[in-house]
Amino acid sequence: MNVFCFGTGKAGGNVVEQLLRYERQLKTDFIVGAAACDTTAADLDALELIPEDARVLFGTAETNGKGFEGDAARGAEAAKREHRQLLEPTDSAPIAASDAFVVCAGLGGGTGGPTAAVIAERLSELYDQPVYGVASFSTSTTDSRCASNTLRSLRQLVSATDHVFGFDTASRVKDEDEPVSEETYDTLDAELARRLGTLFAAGEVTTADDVGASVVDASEIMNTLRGGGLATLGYSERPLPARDTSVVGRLKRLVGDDAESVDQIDSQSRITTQTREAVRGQLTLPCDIGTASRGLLVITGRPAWLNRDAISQNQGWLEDQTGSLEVRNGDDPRPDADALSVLVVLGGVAPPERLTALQAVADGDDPNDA
Ligand SMILES: Nc1nc2c(ncn2[C@@H]2O[C@H](COP(=O)(O)OP(=O)(O)OP(=O)(O)O)[C@@H](O)[C@H]2O)c(=O)[nH]1
Repeated sequence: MNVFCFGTGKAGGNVVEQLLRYERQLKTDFIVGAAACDTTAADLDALELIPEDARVLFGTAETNGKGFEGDAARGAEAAKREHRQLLEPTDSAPIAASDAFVVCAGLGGGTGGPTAAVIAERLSELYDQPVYGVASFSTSTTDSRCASNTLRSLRQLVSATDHVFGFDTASRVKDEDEPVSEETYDTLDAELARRLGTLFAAGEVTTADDVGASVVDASEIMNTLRGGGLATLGYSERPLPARDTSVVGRLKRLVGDDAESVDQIDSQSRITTQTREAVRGQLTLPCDIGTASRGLLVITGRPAWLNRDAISQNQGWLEDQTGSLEVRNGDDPRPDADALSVLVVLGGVAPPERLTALQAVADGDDPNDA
């Protein structure tokens, strides 16, 4: 699925940078364009991969390029007032080649959340492609302004988009009240980018040999995300046995005999183990998966390991776990892959406990009272 990405605020810009990094690492091409919009000049300057002419500094009259420091009401005003400027990076971009827009933001601050909602609204008015949000919740769970910014921005983003991928960063840091280092943010954002990138890269078939028995295409992803709401992503990646590097093995590949012989029981059990690991391990948004209205299972790896029977069986298992009969599946064959990965997308999940807890903090309750 080809996407045009916006990153708003510092966190949003960082997520888009990590997505671009993942795209490079995978040697694939699913990002048709990337832009960043921020009110803090230094955060835009720190970006490395988003092109300079696609970085928009706005709100300068109020902030002098220093950001809104958590004041989301002023951030929203500036984004609404300067909405034309925010969309300028799309002017010269090949928007027709994009299947969807992706707008990424961290929600606790004054710029990212409100700006993402304004951009998403404008994109929906102007274009037919779906608009997906990526919402990274604040790592702080005790600051009431952060909590109310997160809740308000999330509500706005859900109503302005076709679906929002939630990322509960606080569930991944040891101490939610300790300041988070840039290194930790990079690790968290790279983890999110790997999951989103696996989803978007699926179906971006590059050679005829890559065509799987059931490749995931953009419409499968769109159908899974149809209806709006909040989505969570589960993921498991494990190395595959190395390919035959003997002279005979390499010779065979040189003459086009690329078939890898794989033990079917091994491939089956890997897919089953990793699907359970993806769902039972850390979801980007820990939640009750029984509330999901739709799901998608994507298996990526060398073609010989993509066992169709195992993929169908695990699709059935996911249907049982979610109670949804709308679980799709597909594979993404990558002849050079050295790992097998399983991505699970669960869409339309009920608001997770984290949001209830943030509501209590926003309302002024002491989270330690319970
Ligand atoms: N995932 C991620 N989260 C971040 C990062 N930096 C900050 N955050 C979190 O995201 C929330 C928003 O912070 P920023 O993105 O810096 O804020 P902003 O949207 O630029 O808004 P202002 O600085 O208030 O103008 C904060 O509550 C932090 O917890 C980052 O690099 N990655």
